[in-house]
Amino acid sequence: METQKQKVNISEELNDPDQWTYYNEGNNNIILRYIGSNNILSSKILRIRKNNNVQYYTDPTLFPLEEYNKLFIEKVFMSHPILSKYLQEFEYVTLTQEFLKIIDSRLNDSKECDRSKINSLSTLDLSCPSAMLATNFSSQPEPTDDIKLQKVISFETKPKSGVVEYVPTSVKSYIEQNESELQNFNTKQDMKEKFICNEFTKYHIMQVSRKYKGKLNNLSKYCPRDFFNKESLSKSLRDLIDDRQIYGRLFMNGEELFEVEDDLLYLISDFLLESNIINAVFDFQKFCMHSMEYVLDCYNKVAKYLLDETTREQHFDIIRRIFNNFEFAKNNELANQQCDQNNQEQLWNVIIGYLISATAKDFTIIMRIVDKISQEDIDNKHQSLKNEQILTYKGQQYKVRIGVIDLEGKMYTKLPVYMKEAEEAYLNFVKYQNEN
Ligand SMILES: O=P(O)(O)O[C@@H]1[C@@H](OP(=O)(O)O)[C@H](OP(=O)(O)O)[C@H](O)[C@H](OP(=O)(O)O)[C@H]1OP(=O)(O)O
Ligand SMILES: Nc1ncnc2c1ncn2[C@@H]1O[C@H](COP(=O)(O)OP(=O)(O)OP(=O)(O)O)[C@@H](O)[C@H]1O
Repeated sequence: METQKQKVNISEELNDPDQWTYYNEGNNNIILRYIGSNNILSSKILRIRKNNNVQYYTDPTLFPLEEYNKLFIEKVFMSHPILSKYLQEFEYVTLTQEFLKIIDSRLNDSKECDRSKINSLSTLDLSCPSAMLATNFSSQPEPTDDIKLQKVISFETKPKSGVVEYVPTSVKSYIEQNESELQNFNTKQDMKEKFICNEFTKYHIMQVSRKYKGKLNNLSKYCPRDFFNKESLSKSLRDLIDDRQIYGRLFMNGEELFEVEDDLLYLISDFLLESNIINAVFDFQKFCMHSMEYVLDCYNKVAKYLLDETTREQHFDIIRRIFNNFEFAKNNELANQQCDQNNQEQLWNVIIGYLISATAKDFTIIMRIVDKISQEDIDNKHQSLKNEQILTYKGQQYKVRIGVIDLEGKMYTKLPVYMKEAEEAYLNFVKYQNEN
C-alpha cells in the first residue's frame, strides 16, 4: 500500500519539470519521458494534451470525453482476453499550472527540444490539467538497463486497416458520369475492376491521394493485409521500415535504425505472433463491417437529438447502457445488423460498433525488447510490469514489453468528417490514375 507520504512525493516529482524530458508527440498529445530516480515513476511517460483541438473538446454534443474513453477501455477493450493483456497501463494524473507553463515554454525553445519532424507545432492545452501517466515503451535506456552490455530495441507500428473498406457511392457515380474525361482511368481495366470491387486497402488509397496532392514523394510498398497475415508478416515489417514513413519505425538505444538485418525482423515477427496481439487488433478492426455511408445514415438519424439538452441526455443514457452491457459476441452481432431506422438503441449499436472498428484501425502497437537479460530479471518476472514478459528466440531470452497505445475512442461527431475525407481520397485516387 502506498503511504500518504509516498503519494505526496510522487505528486512533487510528477510536477517537477526537471524530472521530465521531451520525447515525442502526435497531432493531439505531447509525450514526456521520466528521467528522475523515483522508482514508481521510472519506466513511465506523461502524455499531455495539446491546444490544437480545443474547439473539438468543447463541442456540447460530445459525450463527456474522459468517461467515453474509460467506457471504451474498461468495457470494450478489456472484454477481450488477449487485448486486455496488452492495453497500455495508465492512470490519469493532475498536473499543476506551473508545471504545464514551464513545459509549454520549453516546447517553444528549439534548443531544448527538436520538434522539426512534427506537422503541427501547437503546444500544451493549459486549460486541461489532466494527463495520462503511462508505461514507457521507448528504446531510451532506463536505470535498470546496462547499455554497455545490452541492447534496448523498440519497434513501433501503426498497421492501419486490414479489412475491406468501401468505395463511396459518390465516387462510383463520378466515374459513371465522367466516362469520357476518365479515358485513361477506364483503359486500366484490371486496376479499375479492383478499385470498384473494393480490393484496394484504404491505406493504399490514402497514399495515392497524398501523392496526388503533392504531400508524398514515394508510394509505400507496405500493405496492411500482409501485416495481418502470419505468412507475410515479416515481409510487411521489412516494407514498413524501408518506407521510412511513420507507420513502422525501429529504434535501438534511442537512435532510429534504417539498416535492419533479417534476423531482427524475424525476432520481431516471432514475438508479435507469439503474443497474439495482431489477431486481437484484427478482431476489433472487423467488429463492424458496415460501410461508412450506412453508419453515417444511422448517425444522421440520431444527431439532431444531440442538439437539445434534454434529448441529448436521453441519448447519452443509451450510449452508457450499450457500453455498460457490452459483450463482445452479442455486440458484434448487433453492430452488423441492418437496423430499424426508428429504433434509437439499434442505431447507436451500429454507430458505436463502427467507432470501435475505427479506433482499432488507428491503434499503434509498440514493443520494447531488451536482450541479454540477467538471471535476476528472469527470477523477478512475476514482479514485472503488466505488459512485460520473458520471451525466447533461438534459445535466447528477452525481456519484452508489448503495448497498444492510442486507445482514445473515436467520437461519433467525426463520422461526417470521415465521409468527406474518404470521398476526397477515393476521388483523388481516380484522378491520379487518370493522369498517370
Ligand atoms: O484517417 P487516416 O487513416 O488518415 O488516419 C488518421 C491518422 O493518419 P495516418 O495514420 O497518418 O494515415 C492520423 O495520424 P497522424 O496524426 O497523421 O500520425 C490520426 O491518427 C488521425 O486520428 P485522429 O483524427 O487524430 O483521432 C487518423 O484519423 P482517423 O483514424 O480519425 O480517421
Ligand atoms: N507509452 C509510450 N511509450 C513510448 N512512446 C510513446 C508512448 N506513447 C506515445 N509514444 C510516442 O509518442 C508518439 C505520439 O504519441 P500518441 O500517438 O499517443 O500521440 P497522439 O497525439 O495521440 O497521436 P495522433 O497523431 O495519432 O493523434 C507515438 O507515436 C510514440 O512514438
